[in-house]
Amino acid sequence: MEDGEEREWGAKAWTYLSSVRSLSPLIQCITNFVSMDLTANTLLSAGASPAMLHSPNESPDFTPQVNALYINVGTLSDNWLPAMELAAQLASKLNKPWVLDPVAAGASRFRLKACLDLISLKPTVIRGNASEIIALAKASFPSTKGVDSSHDSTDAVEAAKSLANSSGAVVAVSGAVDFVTDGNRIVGARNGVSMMQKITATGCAVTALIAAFVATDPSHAMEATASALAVFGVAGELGMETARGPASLRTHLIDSLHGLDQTAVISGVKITAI
Ligand SMILES: Nc1ncnc2c1ncn2[C@@H]1O[C@H](COP(=O)(O)OP(=O)(O)OP(=O)(O)O)[C@@H](O)[C@H]1O
Ligand SMILES: Cc1ncsc1CCO
Ligand SMILES: [Mg+2]
Repeated sequence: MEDGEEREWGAKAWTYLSSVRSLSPLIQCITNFVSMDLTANTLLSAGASPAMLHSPNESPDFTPQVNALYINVGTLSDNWLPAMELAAQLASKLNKPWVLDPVAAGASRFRLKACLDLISLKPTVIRGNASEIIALAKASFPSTKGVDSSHDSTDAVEAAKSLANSSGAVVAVSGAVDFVTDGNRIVGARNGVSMMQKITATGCAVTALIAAFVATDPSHAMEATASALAVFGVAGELGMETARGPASLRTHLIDSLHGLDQTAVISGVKITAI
């Protein structure tokens, strides 16, 4: 039974990746300085079209043209926050999917409030690590060590459900198992390798990939989100076969994502309902 369910999800994930490759959705990324390169390369290798445009002077012209918006607060500063809010407001008004990565949400009062204010602008998906999702669900400071998680993803499943219910967003928690919930259903993706935590911004990059998958099918954000997480994990597993450490895994992961074929996706994706 589980095998049949996994293969069904594998076929779904392949359909999403194929759509990203054929439609090449345009993704506006307002993201942190650390992640810009990996994020743009991840989107390109998956077949999407990244654009790192963040000025509030440009968003009124540019956001209406994009297929999805990605906002990441990783290196948040005072003047970037209004730019993020403006782009999120535009996306919401134009009914375009937008995805939030609440990096280090519980590390400062400024950051926590910024994330909660952005969440009030109705993201389609929120993807964080376990500590970030717990911080947001409790709206509590201080609750994280920094950008890395000090919790396992299983610790954050209830927090994810509660955040999904209060925000209306699909919520994803990454970790050894990536959990995705709409507040009602929960699925788990068991792909990836632990070495991915040793490459900075893999979380940021997979959130951008979620935006690309959701862009191809905005009305099924939960399915698109789980598929993006699993596909990125499969690329990590294949990349690890030839990597010698985090630096070469970063390269091999991008190569694997670019080269994924139908067999690798259908047989590699490990998504099941929880
Ligand atoms: N123990 C693990 N085993 C397998 N895959 C993992 C493990 N931990 C994380 N991953 C994968 O690594 C990627 C990044 O997840 P992680 O939870 O480290 O994000 P993050 O903390 O937000 O990262 P960053 O802030 O550096 O971008 C995801 O694709 C996730 O599935
Ligand atoms: C290390 C780091 N610091 C702020 S953002 C970022 C990238 C991983 O989230
Ligand atoms: Mg992160």
